[in-house]
Amino acid sequence: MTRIVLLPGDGIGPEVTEQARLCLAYLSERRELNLSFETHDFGGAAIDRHGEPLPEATLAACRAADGILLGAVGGPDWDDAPARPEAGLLGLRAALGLFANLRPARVIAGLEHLSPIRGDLVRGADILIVRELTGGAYFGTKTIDAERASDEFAYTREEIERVAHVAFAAARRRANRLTLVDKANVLATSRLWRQVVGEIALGYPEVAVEYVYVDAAAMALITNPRRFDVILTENMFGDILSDELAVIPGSIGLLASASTGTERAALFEPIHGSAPEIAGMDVANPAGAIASAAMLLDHVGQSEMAFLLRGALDDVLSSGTLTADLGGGASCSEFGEAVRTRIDARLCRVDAVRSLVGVNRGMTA
Ligand SMILES: NC(=O)C1=CN([C@@H]2O[C@H](COP(=O)(O)OP(=O)(O)OC[C@H]3O[C@@H](n4cnc5c(N)ncnc54)[C@H](O)[C@@H]3O)[C@@H](O)[C@H]2O)C=CC1
Ligand SMILES: CC(C)CC(=O)C(=O)O
Ligand SMILES: [Mg+2]
Repeated sequence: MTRIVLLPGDGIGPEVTEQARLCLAYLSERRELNLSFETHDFGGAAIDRHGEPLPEATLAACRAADGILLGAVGGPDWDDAPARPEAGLLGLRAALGLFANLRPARVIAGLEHLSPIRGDLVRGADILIVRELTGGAYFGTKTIDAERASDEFAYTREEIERVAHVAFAAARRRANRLTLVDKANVLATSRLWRQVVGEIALGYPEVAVEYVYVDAAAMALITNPRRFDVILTENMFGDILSDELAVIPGSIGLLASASTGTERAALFEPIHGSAPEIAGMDVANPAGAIASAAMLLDHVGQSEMAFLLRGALDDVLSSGTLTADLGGGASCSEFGEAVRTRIDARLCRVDAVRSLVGVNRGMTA
């Protein structure tokens, strides 16, 4: 039994997570994957029910899970809560030691027009941001009074080393190019990042490394996206750049992520937030959540099913079934249903090929 914990959270989180769950459940049923699902309160929904965004029972379930599928947290309902929903998300990432956050984006051939950027610029773009997820300004000591506020922005060598190895290993599986994005002309932390990454690069001689300041990288990402393969960067820069990354394929609703780290549990979530202004309307794009479910399948050793799910997702997008963020008229649930129809078609094709191969084997035996 593969134990999957669902944390739908707030806003559009429950809607997109449900479509991803239905895809996983459909695959599980058709191919006897033996996936089990349990849902837990998290974020604003957990504040409402338990008075805190990350209840102990939720954390315990996550620790015991093979994979966690999260929607999104936050929204105006909790702006004045003593502990914001977002604190639960950071708390979960820290508690599970999820220091590496992988955010891929790829432009599907023939779908360049979905990007607001010129088609000739985005054609063939395929980028992975590896974002450090448990350090930097989001986790540093904070102070605030009426006159002054501060957020400590610190990194240790060990924090940089472990995520750098993840990024170099990913580059090795991809196009062997890694860009460290930093602000080493003004930040001490960035200078340490450059030093440590330069040392680690010696162990990956096949990977070409370049260093780009974050301001220049923000421009190059949308003016020359093919320049990049793997982007390695610290927490806040990675957060900001990955929303920008979503513009390349066309919408933040498309992007998935996987967070892994020191413990067994790994977390999968679309990169977007809770989009409260469209919550409950069945119009959100569930593609990022479904693609996150595919990353979860990879994590639990179901790579063939992950490949099939990604293929089904690409089929639906290529067929012109699009949600409103991409200029289409499909609802969130219609899009999810279309993905399941394509899963079915792909499974039938696999079965047909297998039985043909079986027949041919029988004939030659
Ligand atoms: N991982 C998480 O749980 C995250 C939570 N948040 C929280 O979410 C709330 C809203 O934050 P925003 O800054 O507005 O970011 P957001 O990502 O929720 O929304 C930004 C824009 O993208 C659109 N959008 C986002 N996801 C979409 C989808 N799947 N389909 C179609 N359109 C989509 C929204 O409608 C909005 O126009 C805040 O409380 C924020 O703290 C923000 C980012 C990540
Ligand atoms: C609470 C935020 C750090 C969440 C976010 O924007 C993200 O992880 O992308
Ligand atoms: Mg973000």
